[in-house]
Amino acid sequence: MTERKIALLGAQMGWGAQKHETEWGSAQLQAQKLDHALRAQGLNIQSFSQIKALQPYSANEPALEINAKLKYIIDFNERLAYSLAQMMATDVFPVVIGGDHSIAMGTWSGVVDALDAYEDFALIWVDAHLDAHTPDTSLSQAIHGMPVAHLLGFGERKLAELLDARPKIKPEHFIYFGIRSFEQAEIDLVRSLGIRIYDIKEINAKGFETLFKEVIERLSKQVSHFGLTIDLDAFDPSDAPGVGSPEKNGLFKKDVLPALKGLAKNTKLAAVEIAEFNPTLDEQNKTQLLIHEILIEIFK
Ligand SMILES: NC(=[NH2+])NCCC[C@H](N)C(=O)O
Ligand SMILES: [Mn+2]
Repeated sequence: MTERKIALLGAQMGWGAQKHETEWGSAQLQAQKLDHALRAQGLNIQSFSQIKALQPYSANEPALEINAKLKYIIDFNERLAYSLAQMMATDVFPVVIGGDHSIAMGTWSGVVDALDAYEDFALIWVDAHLDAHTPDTSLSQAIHGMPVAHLLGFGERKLAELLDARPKIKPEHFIYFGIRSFEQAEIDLVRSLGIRIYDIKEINAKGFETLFKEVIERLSKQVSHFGLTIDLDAFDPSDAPGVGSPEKNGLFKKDVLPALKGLAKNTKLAAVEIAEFNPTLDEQNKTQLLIHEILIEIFK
């Protein structure tokens, strides 16, 4: 068990997803006492707080225009980034639970800025999707399909320049796991930057745990801090049905959980994020249970 003091932060954002109910994911986890359950298993959970959107989602109201969503997402990510920076200054380990994956811009901007690790931070991105669109290339205009491009410094300036005008992560410090769905413009950007992708095919051939451990070992030599963000849709829908953009042939928790075991003992791990839980789509609480299991493995 790690000694780390953990702060859970619910990021109640759904405007970035096509199904906005991801906004309700972290509130559901708090209502079901995720913090108590983790504490009962020995984790040192200090707090469970929530950040809310300026305007909450309501199914009864008309759909928002992209510019209105953008406004709420920019505001949210600015506050999220500040919260992360503040948490890190008080020496707690942040675990951000979404919320759609647009929250990654605020989370990792806050972490990189707090550590002043601009050239020196690696991010492991576990996802079915590349999330590397900009507003100019996205067909769906869903902003949760865009956080990677913005963390690398592309796209809408207010999102790319959260807390600081510099790009937050260098392409050589960015690693994908689990990818199996993308559009041409995003793969073109990712390839042009030389970003390493461990897609589902390579993972199935070599094993998630082997590849993941190799990556952690390599990154630990290259940078002084790294982060882990898990989009739950990286998992096979049979393990994580409660997501808004499911993709077949995903990762299985029986392969991923062992690889995460004890990860928080690595002192270079700066924060963890778990995104895209949509409680209205969960079946038999499988996705909720998976979130619990992921955190237990990482911190035990
Ligand atoms: N975080 C996510 N679930 N992203 C899904 C993105 C799907 C698709 N590539 C899009 O941009 O619309
Ligand atoms: Mn994602």
